[in-house]
Order: sequence, then C-alpha cells, then structure tokens
Amino acid sequence: MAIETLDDLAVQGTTLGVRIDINSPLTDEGALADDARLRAHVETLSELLERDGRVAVLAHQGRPGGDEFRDLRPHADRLDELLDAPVGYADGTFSGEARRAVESLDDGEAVVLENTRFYSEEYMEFPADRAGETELVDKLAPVLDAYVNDAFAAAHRSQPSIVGFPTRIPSYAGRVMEAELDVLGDIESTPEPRTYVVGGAKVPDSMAVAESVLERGLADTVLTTGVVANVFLLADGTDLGDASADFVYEQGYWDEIDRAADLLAEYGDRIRLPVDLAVERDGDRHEIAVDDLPPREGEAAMDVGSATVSAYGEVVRDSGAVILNGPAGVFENETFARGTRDLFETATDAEYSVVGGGDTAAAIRRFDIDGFDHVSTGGGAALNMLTGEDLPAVEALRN
Ligand SMILES: Nc1ncnc2c1ncn2[C@@H]1O[C@H](COP(=O)(O)OP(=O)(O)O)[C@@H](O)[C@H]1O
Ligand SMILES: O=C(OP(=O)(O)O)[C@H](O)COP(=O)(O)O
Repeated sequence: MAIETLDDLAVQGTTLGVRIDINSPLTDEGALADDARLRAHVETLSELLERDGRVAVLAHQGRPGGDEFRDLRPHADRLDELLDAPVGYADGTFSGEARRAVESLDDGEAVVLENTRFYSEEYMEFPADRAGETELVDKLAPVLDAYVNDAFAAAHRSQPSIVGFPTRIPSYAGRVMEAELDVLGDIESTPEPRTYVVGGAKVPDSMAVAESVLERGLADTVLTTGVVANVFLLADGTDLGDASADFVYEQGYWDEIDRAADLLAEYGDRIRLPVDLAVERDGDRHEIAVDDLPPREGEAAMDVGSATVSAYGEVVRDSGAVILNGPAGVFENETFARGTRDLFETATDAEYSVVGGGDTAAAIRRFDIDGFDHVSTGGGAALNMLTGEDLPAVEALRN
C-alpha cells in the first residue's frame, strides 16, 4: 500500500502528533552542539503550521544512561528561533499537563513534548499493534487527530512513538521521510563497484550492516574505521592495548567481536582493516602501524592513521558508489579529526556518494565538506534501507 503524505492530509485546525528526529550532539553543559537535524525538519513543521495545524512534536534525545540523555528544552528553544511560529515546551510527554498543553494549542502553534525516552517503554521494541497499546500512545492518541512521521533517522526502531500511532489514528509521512525514501529506496541502481565505509561507535548497528551487504553481494568492499575497526582488529587477534580493548568490553561488545571474527573468516577478502591508528602521546597525535601495536599503557586508538586513509582513499576513488556511515575517529577533538576529514573529503570523489548518521553529518558540516550526492538525516536507518531491509516506521505507515 502506498504511503500517504502531507499532500493527502487536510491540515487546517487539526491537532497533529509529529514525530521528528532531533537527536543531536550536545555540549558538556547540555546545549545543542549542532542543530542540523532540527533544521532538516523545518520544512515539514513550517508547512504544517502555515497550513494552520496544531503541532505536538514528539522526539527523543540520547539513550537511557548515556551522557546525551537530556531534556528537550534546548531543542524547543531552537525550534522557536527557526520557525515563524510560537513553539512551546512541555516537561512531560503524556502527563495530564502535557496533554492539556496539546489540547490548548491554537491553529499555527506548536509544543515540543518531553524526550519520549524518559518513558521506559519507548526504549523497547514492539510489534506495531502492541506499540499501539503502550501508555504513551494510549494517552496521546485521544488528543490527536492525526500522526505525521518525519523521523526518518529513527525509522529503524520499532518503538511506540514510531510504530504505535498508525494503528490508532490516520498517519502520514512528513517531507523528510518522503525525500529519504525516494533517494535511498533506489540504491541497487547506483554504480558499481560499491564500497561501504562503516565507522563510528554504534558497533552493533554497523556490524549488522556489514554482515548484510556482504551476504547479499551488495558490497564489493567494506572499509572499517572508528570503534568498529577496533572491534575487527580485536577479532583479528591484534593487541590494541588495554585502553581501547576496555572501551569495547565496557560497551558489552563481546558478541560483536565474535561476529567480526565470523565475517573475517567468511568474507575476509572484501573487508579492510586499518593499517595504522592514532593515539595521544605527550599531548600530541602519534600514529602507530598496526604491526607495531600495542601502544603504551593507557593509550587508546582514537583515529585511523594516515597510511590507512591513503589506502582507503584508493579504494574509494575507484568506487562507483560509496556509502559511508560513522566518523573514522574522535573527530570532535581536533587532534583526532584528520582521519575523518581526509577520508570524507576523498569519498566525494567517488562517482556517487551517500552518507548518513547524526555525528557523521555533523562532521561533514564541521569540516565544511561539499560534494556528496545525498546526506541522509539517518545513520542506522539509512544503512538499513540501503541494504534493502524493511524499516518498521515505513511498514507502519503502509498499514
Ligand atoms: N576510535 C574511537 N574511539 C572512541 N570513539 C570513537 C572512535 N571513533 C569514532 N568515535 C566516536 O563515534 C561517535 C559517532 O559514532 P556514531 O554515533 O556511530 O555515528 P553516527 O551518529 O554518524 O551514526 C563520535 O562521537 C566519535 O567520537
Ligand atoms: O541518531 C540516531 O541514529 P543514528 O546515529 O543511526 O543516525 C537516531 O536518533 C536513533 O537513535 P538510536 O540509535 O539511539 O535509536
């Protein structure tokens, strides 16, 4: 069944639950370090407000227990600046007070409801029917006329605010969702050879993608960077030193090391690992060949080294399509930004290049890199889609 879009929705005077993805990097003080994901949703929100909708924004920030698990007040303040309409903030998601804030909206007004993940069921995965019966959906659906999902970046999560509402109220794709589905739905027609560059810190997501594209023959080469590369190196028997290994173990990524070992055994000829890594030594960047590891006590691998960037660069330049997700290192720290900056710049030389990921997109803006054919607002969602997997959010909108 075709997905309905905002073209199919009679907006005026209706109260809309609009799920967006404004999960953003934050400063240590909890302020927004990057507002790109907010700006991405301006088109959808402005359209709904200009068409006299009453908009209740649903969104998450961070993961429970993480440093970036914070409230959405800064996001509401920034949206208020970005939109030509008043944007309020409710410090509850579906409390009586939050519901009253939704019910008292006027035409052309918006309110940002509190971080959906402050509510425990939101961080669980459910089939859509069951998600439709969770507290969040059960309490909010009665005060909403319709639901709009514009949160492409969270479309791979089968969580209540993503898949629950379409089982209860009429539901539509927002403009970001619509555009992403159009572009990313057509990856099999991108030019070959295809290279996937998987990096960053969300190792299970990246590993699932690597496995899938290798199995399906979609990837001619997988280049590994970031923490993902560290996991592959550990799986390959490299002594990374305690600091890097402990970082991986503390995240509970034991299974990912086994998975990486299986992938290397099966598809080793198509997977590339870094040949050198960068650590901090005496306050400076210091590069070490993988053959010369481990580093000194306490030194952690924070970036890929120059030899890796140049080896990967050759693969990338010869690629028809490059699909890239995840920074190559701790790019937020200038000492370890080089791998990410140089590799990303090289990726724009491929015939066709697609990038995804919140931090990845932030790195692109930070380094002012132009020339990608598509910069997705999604990381995991984009890559799931590129590998041909169904996105729960999209399935929910179809039913
Ligand atoms: N070697 C590394 N050690 C620790 N963190 C790393 C390393 N390489 C990359 N990172 C971190 O990975 C984070 C981004 O990963 P991720 O969330 O997976 O990316 P995205 O949001 O683009 O999907 C960044 O904060 C970066 O500092
Ligand atoms: O940032 C996100 O995903 P991404 O890092 O894959 O782009 C989304 O907001 C989903 O967040 P999650 O991976 O904590 O479910």
